[in-house]
Amino acid sequence: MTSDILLKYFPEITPAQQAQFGRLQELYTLWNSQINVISRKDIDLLYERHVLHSLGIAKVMAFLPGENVLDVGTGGGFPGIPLAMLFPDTNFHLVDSIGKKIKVVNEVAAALGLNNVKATHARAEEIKQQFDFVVSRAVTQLKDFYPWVKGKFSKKSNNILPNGILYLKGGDLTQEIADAGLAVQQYHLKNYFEEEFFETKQVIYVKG
Ligand SMILES: C[S@@+](CC[C@H](N)C(=O)[O-])C[C@H]1O[C@@H](n2cnc3c(N)ncnc32)[C@H](O)[C@@H]1O
Repeated sequence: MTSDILLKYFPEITPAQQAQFGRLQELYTLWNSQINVISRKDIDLLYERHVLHSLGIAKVMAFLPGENVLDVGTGGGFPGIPLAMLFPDTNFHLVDSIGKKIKVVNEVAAALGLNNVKATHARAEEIKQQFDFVVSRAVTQLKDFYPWVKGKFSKKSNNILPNGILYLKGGDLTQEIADAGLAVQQYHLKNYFEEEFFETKQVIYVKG
């Protein structure tokens, strides 16, 4: 599979961005062989299951130039790296509590020349900055996640939704949402992407 699937859903991607996205397969194949950040069976499906999935957040929210976005538990850089590539004028701070994963993020960002990415080896709870949005995928249940990031949102909102969390989730979320006791907006990725992988995938929005 090639990065062409991205153009199918994001035709506005420039040739320079397209070339940058095209390099991800080689970079992640190299780094994943040393430090496991993507399930090995998934590496051939990188563009669908990791890159396009990350960009699902962009179908809900177009980040603005100068906005600050925190990616909590980024692992090897998902969803933060693909979003930083799509929104080069937005600042992305990627954090993970495992240092070697942050090494992969730094290596990939440096190889791609992404100067809007900062990566920190830290627990989300330790980050003191303020952000417009927090993004995440596959880290923990919403009821545990929300307290980590509560209080990290800038007071002034400038985008189409107030500052808040955009979390990639899959499966039946009824119980998880009830347990969190939060007002949640759900966006189904099957409404944007036709591949079967997205059938049960959602972006969940929670106001900060
Ligand atoms: C299943 S991985 C998902 C990685 C990435 N978001 C993805 O979807 O490919 C979960 C990651 O969350 C990180 N993590 C868990 N709790 C964390 C915390 N409190 N602060 C920062 N990172 C955390 C773990 O180290 C791990 O890399």
